[in-house]
Amino acid sequence: MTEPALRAVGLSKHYGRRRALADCTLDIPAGRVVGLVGPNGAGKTTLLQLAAGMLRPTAGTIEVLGGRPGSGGAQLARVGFVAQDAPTYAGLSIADHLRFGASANPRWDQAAAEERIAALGLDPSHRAGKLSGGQRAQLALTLAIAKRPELLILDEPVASLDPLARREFLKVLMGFTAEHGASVILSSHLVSDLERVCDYLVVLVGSRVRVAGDVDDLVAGHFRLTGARCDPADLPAGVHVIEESHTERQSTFIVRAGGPPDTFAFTAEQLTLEDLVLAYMSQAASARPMLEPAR
Ligand SMILES: Nc1ncnc2c1ncn2[C@@H]1O[C@H](COP(=O)(O)OP(=O)(O)OP(=O)(O)O)[C@@H](O)[C@H]1O
Repeated sequence: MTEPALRAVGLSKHYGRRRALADCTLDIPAGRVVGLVGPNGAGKTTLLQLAAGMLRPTAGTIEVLGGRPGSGGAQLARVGFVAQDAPTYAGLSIADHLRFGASANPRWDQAAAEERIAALGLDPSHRAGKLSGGQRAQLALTLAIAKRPELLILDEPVASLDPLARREFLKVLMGFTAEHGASVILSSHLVSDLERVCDYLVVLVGSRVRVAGDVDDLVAGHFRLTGARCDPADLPAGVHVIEESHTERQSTFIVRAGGPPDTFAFTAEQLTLEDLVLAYMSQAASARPMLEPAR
């Protein structure tokens, strides 16, 4: 049986008295492109750094590809991580970075790395400290992909890329997963990008996982119900309200349900992924009780 890409049970992380992640339970299957989304300060970087073995949990457990994050060379070789600020060595050239990557990684793909640097129009003799922020991000992403990891963890990888570079990079990422059967977990605020490349989504708000699951299942299981003004208690059984809004005469509910709610009192529409994410974010803002993560 394939190990999950990431399994967390009751995972929490505190920085001193500040809670960054609370009681997070997740089971992310391998071979997927997973989008991690949530507002600023939600805990995304904390979760990704725990998965990369750069932080230790305060409570609970986390496993990545069946192993403890950061536990030895073999585990580290299986996981590629690009931090939010795309760290590189300012004094070293691009070619030096590639040489270093080759010496440190058993499955290093030098040809793919050189090809990508050329495709980006970067001069290998150029020092990393002289690159723009976006070029530095491209270098860090190239190094992570050339490592040929089984799981690639990317913290806001496209934030500093221009729209064309972003599209090109997401294409490279999809090619990488299709070709090597690798898993990818990436965080982003750009839900439209995630919608294009991700087949699994985790929404993290206020340190907690609000919802997680297959993108297709999530989209198929959420609806916007519109009808005459009423109370959530008037909705059919089996419907969980995520968000509600009311005018004098009309009520609109974003709900989670097993299928289109069986009622003549409302019109039901399916949501886009972006609507769904925004609904969970506003649910958290209004402190509605949390749903169990979808399986
Ligand atoms: N080193 C640290 N020391 C203290 N608090 C921290 C530290 N790193 C993060 N935090 C706090 O933990 C919480 C979660 O931060 P985190 O960086 O994981 O969020 P995020 O979802 O990645 O945010 P963003 O989208 O802004 O990057 C925030 O309240 C943040 O202030």
